[in-house]
Amino acid sequence: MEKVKLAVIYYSSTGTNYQMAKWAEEAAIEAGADVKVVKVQELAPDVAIDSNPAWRAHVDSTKDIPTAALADLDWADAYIFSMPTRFGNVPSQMKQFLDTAGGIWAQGKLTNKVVSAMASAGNSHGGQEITIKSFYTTMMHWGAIIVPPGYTDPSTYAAGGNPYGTSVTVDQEGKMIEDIKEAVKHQARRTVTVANWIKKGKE
Ligand SMILES: Cc1cc2nc3c(=O)[nH]c(=O)nc-3n(C[C@H](O)[C@H](O)[C@H](O)COP(=O)(O)O)c2cc1C
Repeated sequence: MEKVKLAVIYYSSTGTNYQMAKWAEEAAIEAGADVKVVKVQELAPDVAIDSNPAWRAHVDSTKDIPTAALADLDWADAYIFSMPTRFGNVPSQMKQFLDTAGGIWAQGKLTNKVVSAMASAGNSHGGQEITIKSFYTTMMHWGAIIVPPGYTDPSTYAAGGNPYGTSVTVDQEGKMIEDIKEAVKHQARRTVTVANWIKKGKE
């Protein structure tokens, strides 16, 4: 059977979700997937980016990461999305990308994709869970097969116990507070495993 194709699609201003995307990539490759990591288009004006040196530094250091395109959604069997919360919700950059997908959605090209999502926030109860759940609403409209981590592995507990998707709290210095690396990797492996089952079942 052909390898599962996984697109890891993220938005990050200051690097947290980029790191989560890279851990997911590492685990998915180990699990045998063909993986692409892509970032959604930055929409904020330079004046906003320049107001935060960490944001500017991250934008500059990731300029060579390809920008997510609709072709990536079509190409992949499975997606892992990673995003920071914005006022308790999906960031506009990610939402804008989703909202460009109406055409391929109407053609049925987004049906039965295997999807899992991750998030970060600045406060321990700042909106991680609701951001992931809001994100999953769009995935239900796409007819996706949502694969949450649940409590399928002990790493979820060390990561703060979010069963909807791995999430993390970031302190004032931008450092991750919970130990989430293993939870991200478990979530990625689980996504690839379920995508393999679906792919085999379709053959
Ligand atoms: C406009 C804006 C809104 C934010 N809203 C929230 C929020 O509602 N709750 C929260 O805990 N953190 C909030 N944050 C903090 C971000 O979620 C945090 O900086 C982010 O998760 C770090 O991820 P990144 O390094 O990938 O950008 C907000 C940050 C910005 C810039």
